[in-house]
Amino acid sequence: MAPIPISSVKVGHIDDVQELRKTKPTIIPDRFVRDMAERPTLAPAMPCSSDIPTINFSKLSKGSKDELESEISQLAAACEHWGFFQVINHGIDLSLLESIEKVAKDFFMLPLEEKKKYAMAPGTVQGYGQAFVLSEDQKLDWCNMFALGVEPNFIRNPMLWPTEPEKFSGTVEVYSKEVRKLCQNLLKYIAMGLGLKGDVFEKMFGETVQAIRMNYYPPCSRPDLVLGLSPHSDGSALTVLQQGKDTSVGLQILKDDRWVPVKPIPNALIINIGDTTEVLTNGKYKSVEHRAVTHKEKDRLSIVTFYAPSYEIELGPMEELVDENNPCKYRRYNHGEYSKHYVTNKLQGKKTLEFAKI
Ligand SMILES: COC(=O)C(/C=C/C1=C(C)CCCC1(C)C)=C/O[C@H]1C=C(C)C(=O)O1
Ligand SMILES: O=C(O)CCC(=O)C(=O)O
Ligand SMILES: [Fe+2]
Repeated sequence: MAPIPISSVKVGHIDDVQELRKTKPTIIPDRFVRDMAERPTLAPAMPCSSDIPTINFSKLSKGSKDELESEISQLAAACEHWGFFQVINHGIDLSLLESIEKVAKDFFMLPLEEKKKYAMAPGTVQGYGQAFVLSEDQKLDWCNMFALGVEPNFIRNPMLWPTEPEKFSGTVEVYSKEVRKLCQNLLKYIAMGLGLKGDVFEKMFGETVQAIRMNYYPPCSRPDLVLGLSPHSDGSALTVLQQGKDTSVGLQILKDDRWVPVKPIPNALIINIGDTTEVLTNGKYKSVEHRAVTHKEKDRLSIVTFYAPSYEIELGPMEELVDENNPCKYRRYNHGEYSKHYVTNKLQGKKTLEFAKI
């Protein structure tokens, strides 16, 4: 997927938020201050009541027949009513979750000059910086990102894989393989929950695309004025999100027109349905808008994997999910075209998905 020409993207000066934070500004630069309507409602101090569903992966992978059936229906309900769920007992070594968190944190703590060696070029989404900034007047997120294309090999830019921290690249490789297996398995159970053959997505997706993005949100003296990450839905089929162990609550999802904070479960992984699954299921499973907010004193780290079909495939709603009561809501398109459309537009709720709507 060719990036859009760098010369045509004028993004203006983008402050690095970690460097900004070092100066402890009492006045937040205007480019980070959101318009009134966009300003966040911050997570209440008390735990929230409406938590997203929890799926016990071990009941899917090694449960009895009854456990498997019951967990598949819970998974189906989570996909249909929430689009977000937390997976416990996912089978990925906790030491690997710790290692990826450590290398990610160590990377963000490197001096700016070192991180700039891997700078994200304007109009592209890989490397260190702020993605999805496409104009000089666009508001900025209170976040530093580091993103890498992982699979297939041709989406990789080897120049962007850091040599420091020493274990960074090796850990990303091992972690990505494990997360990939989890995505493949979850898609199998999602297919079964839809009454389809378990291998339907695997067969359809071809050479799948996988990318990793690390988001670091430093504390912000005015969390009421800024957003850590703009509201968006993910373009992927599935997204896997790991939150740093001791990091503050920050992820919010839009549920029934209200922003609901996601309370992390230690060692769980958060999964969300992406735009691609919304299209394939003809809207039965929707990609849900989400955003990140910041905290006055605490920083936050998230490690996000996007798992998607090959750029080569053409997709649209699966025929089993279209009938006279559920007329076809999306057109057929090439997934590479959608990826290009996704990464060349700013994050703006579910606007990107209009590309596919009939
Ligand atoms: C919020 O979403 C993203 O940052 C994102 C970016 C993904 C990518 C990279 C970081 C590197 C190269 C490829 C890719 C575009 C996957 C979301 O990815 C979604 C969007 C589409 C479309 C998709 O396939 O994954
Ligand atoms: O940091 C978070 O919790 C949200 C990250 C996210 O939504 C993304 O990277 O797409
Ligand atoms: Fe996201």
